[in-house]
Amino acid sequence: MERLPGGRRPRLVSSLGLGRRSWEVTLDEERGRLAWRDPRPPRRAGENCFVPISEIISVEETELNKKQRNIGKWQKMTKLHAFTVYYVKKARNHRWRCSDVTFWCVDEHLCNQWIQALKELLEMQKSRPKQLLVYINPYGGKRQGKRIYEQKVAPLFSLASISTDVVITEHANHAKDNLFEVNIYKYDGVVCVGGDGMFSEVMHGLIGRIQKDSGIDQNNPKASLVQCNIRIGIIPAGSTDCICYSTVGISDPVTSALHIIVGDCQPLDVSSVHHNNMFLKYSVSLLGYGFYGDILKDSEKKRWMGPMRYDYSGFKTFLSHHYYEGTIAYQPAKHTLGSPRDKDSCRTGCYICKKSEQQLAEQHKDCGLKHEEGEEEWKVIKGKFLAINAVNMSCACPRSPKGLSPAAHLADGSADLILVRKCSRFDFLRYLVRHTNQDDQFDFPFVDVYRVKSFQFTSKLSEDNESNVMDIGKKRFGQFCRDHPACCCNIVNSTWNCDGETLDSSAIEVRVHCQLMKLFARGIEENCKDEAAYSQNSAEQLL
Ligand SMILES: CCCCCCCCCCCCC/C=C/[C@@H](O)[C@H](CO)NC(=O)CCCCCCCCCCCCCCC
Ligand SMILES: Nc1ncnc2c1ncn2[C@@H]1O[C@H](COP(=O)(O)OP(=O)(O)OP(=O)(O)O)[C@@H](O)[C@H]1O
Ligand SMILES: [Ca+2]
Repeated sequence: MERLPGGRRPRLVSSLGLGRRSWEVTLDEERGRLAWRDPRPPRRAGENCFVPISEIISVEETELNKKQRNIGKWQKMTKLHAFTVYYVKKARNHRWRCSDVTFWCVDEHLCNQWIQALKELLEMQKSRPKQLLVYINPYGGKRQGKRIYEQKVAPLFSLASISTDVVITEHANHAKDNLFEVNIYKYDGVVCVGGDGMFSEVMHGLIGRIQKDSGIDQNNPKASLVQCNIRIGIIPAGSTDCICYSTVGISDPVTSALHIIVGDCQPLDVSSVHHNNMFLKYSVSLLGYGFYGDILKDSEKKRWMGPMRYDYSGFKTFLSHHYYEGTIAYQPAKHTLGSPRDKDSCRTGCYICKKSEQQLAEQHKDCGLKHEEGEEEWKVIKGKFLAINAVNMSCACPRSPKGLSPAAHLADGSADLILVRKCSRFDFLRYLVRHTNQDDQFDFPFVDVYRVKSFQFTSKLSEDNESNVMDIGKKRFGQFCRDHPACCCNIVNSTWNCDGETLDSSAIEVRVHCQLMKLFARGIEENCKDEAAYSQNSAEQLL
């Protein structure tokens, strides 16, 4: 299509067959959509349908089959030419499906003109990936990764003309190590088929590789890390799939594949975790000490149980009711407009994330002139905690649809630090139940929440060890409190759960890096059924 005078984008309007009827079909570049309507008056509701061009998957010339050829008088008179448009159809609960519509006409030239125009527009969608590197963990979740990819995802990638290099992992860290060896720069993205652990591997491989290639030392906790612009796509096939659920709104392989195909982009905050100037791990979802750390540690021995291991270990850990003593120091996230007690959540195109990014960029510019980040105020809290949870995102997942911090933002450069102090088993259960319902999880006297940009934790045990006060009683009585053998106070440390992986140190230093990486996702869309989806559904009812 050629440009119109005045720089206006052109429209292609034709009368094309759809089913047994003739429709007015418009390719409107100005409004970025393909629309079709029944031109016969009086108009019945739902007869205007459109698909945003950004949500068209592909277009193909089509041979009308026998069933489709039953389109009235035309079939007897002449040869028909047809093309099929494959597009994203939005269903309930953020689920996406691939739908299609076939238009026909008698004029071969007109049919080709339409195919050509649509293909040109798809070619102009520059954010769409053409070449992807795919890692499949065949043992994640219910061990369905390979089947899910082959049956549900690969056919969609091939429909969208995406070429792939597929690696089926043979051992843990295979994907991570591989990302340090391959030419990552020839790919438009990396896809991981598996759970949060698999995502974590790919993220470590990509971020680590970029820092290495840029000469950044990951062991320096104050280093300004280089942003990773190679997007990661997650095809959920794990046990929790929290990162996928929190960034797409559903854990569904087809939906995720379609977000990859249309080239969505969602920036994501990443926390770096250090111990004594030594890099340990990155985290994007939950960094949990106490309850979630203990569940993870126990559940690792029960991997053979599959996703059920978390319920088993969760129940056991709940009954053990251990709490841990320690000190937390944190720097409040003053740059962001939001608060963890907000009623509104992070949604597609989030204003708070955009504003926070700008604020941080300005602060960094001024940094040299004013004060270093490290000099900003630190707040210190000492106490006995059942759980310390730091989340970079809501951590919503099928078990907890609102997540551990429903108002946390995906890309605001902050994490929500949730401190659950020692309380009764009954109160802790009330808190856990609120992970699963609409009630306010922070509305308890024993729960505090802060929005932070960095924090440090030291357990009482390591503080004591550091000050060289060796309590022989602790050794003799093993893991139980010497003074109160039945009090659930645990003298050994808990373990940090870092996105589903255990950390070896309990004393850690954490810093949030605003939008360090990007996903093939768009955040969670507002729940209203939008116009496009409505029209598409009604179009299908008419056919
Ligand atoms: C009474 C019902 C309470 C139900 C509470 C359900 C809470 C579910 C919260 C899930 C939060 C997930 C946060 C994401 C963490 C991921 O980075 C990580 C890697 O995949 N997953 C886990 O660590 C895996 C963590 C899995 C945690 C499962 C916890 C299950 C707890 C069960 C407690 C039972 C108490 C029953 C008392 C009668
Ligand atoms: N071929 C393999 N054999 C054994 N382990 C693997 C293999 N490939 C990857 N892994 C490891 O398996 C771990 C768990 O995988 P994954 O995250 O896919 O599933 P999951 O643990 O069931 O799900 P979730 O992390 O959502 O709870 C990852 O940390 C990854 O390092
Ligand atoms: Ca965040």
